[in-house]
Amino acid sequence: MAPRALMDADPPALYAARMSLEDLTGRRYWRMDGLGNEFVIVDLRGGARPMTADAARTLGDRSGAFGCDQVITLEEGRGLPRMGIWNADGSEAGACGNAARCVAWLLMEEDGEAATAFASPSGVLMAERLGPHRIAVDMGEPKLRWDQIPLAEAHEDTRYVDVKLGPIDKPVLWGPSAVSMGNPHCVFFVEDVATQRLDRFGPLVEHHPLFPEGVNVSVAQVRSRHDLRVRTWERGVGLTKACGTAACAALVSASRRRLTGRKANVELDGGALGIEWREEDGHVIMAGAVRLSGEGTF
Ligand SMILES: N[C@H](CCC[C@H](N)C(=O)O)C(=O)O
Repeated sequence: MAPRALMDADPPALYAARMSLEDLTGRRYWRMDGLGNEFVIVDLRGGARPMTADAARTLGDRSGAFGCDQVITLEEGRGLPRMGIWNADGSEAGACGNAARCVAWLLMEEDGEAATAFASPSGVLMAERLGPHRIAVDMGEPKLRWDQIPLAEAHEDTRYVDVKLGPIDKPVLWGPSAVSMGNPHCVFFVEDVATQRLDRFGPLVEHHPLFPEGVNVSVAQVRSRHDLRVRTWERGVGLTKACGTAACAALVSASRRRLTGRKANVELDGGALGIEWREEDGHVIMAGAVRLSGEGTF
């Protein structure tokens, strides 16, 4: 439809102007992962139509030609490149730690710099290169108030929120911590993550009424004051091999409960991240690997 005609069109025709997969023809993409958390990164810089939930769902579909945990878009922002985050179910997310490292790596590969900055739904992220495939990203400050996570009702102490799993009179898990890293997280502290049926209770908590925007659900095992083991059921995806913002949320939650210090190695199914909740500015710094497994043009 010619632009002029589009301008005169009524609203439905304007909606039709949004992204469809055909619009991706000729666009560059990269297949990357952060510790097995898999992404398709689509280059929409240079005047492409914005991504849509349908296009993201199709691209993310594991039965299709691509298949990934999140579709990540690289767009032109105001002065900085901008990263968009779409879960495999087509829902948009406010933060994605593993993908932030991958986007930072791509931008630094492009301009040959050892540091970069880019916009994301939760603000501007600064990143630096620690090695050929190792990146550190400043994920900003965690949000700790109940209305920032958000929770559906007031909780003065978000270190322990009112979620119980199992029989009413004998819950098996209860009182997770809640944190936002730009996306909502709840973290249950357990003796052994390997014995937890996260595949069973993850979706129950993800859609629990206490979390009006849904929530990413993690179990965390404190192995020492500077060593955590974390597994995550991701909102909009399900079990993933790694979740960067969950690693941040788990360290912040463990530190708030005095179970660890402010810096720890966080081991996920797909590998380990170094997480520090910096004393001087309250920012969370996440360091870890990135991997490029393919690239091409749609
Ligand atoms: N599923 C998350 C987004 C991706 C987070 C994860 N892949 C990461 O590395 O932080 C959400 O809906 O908030």
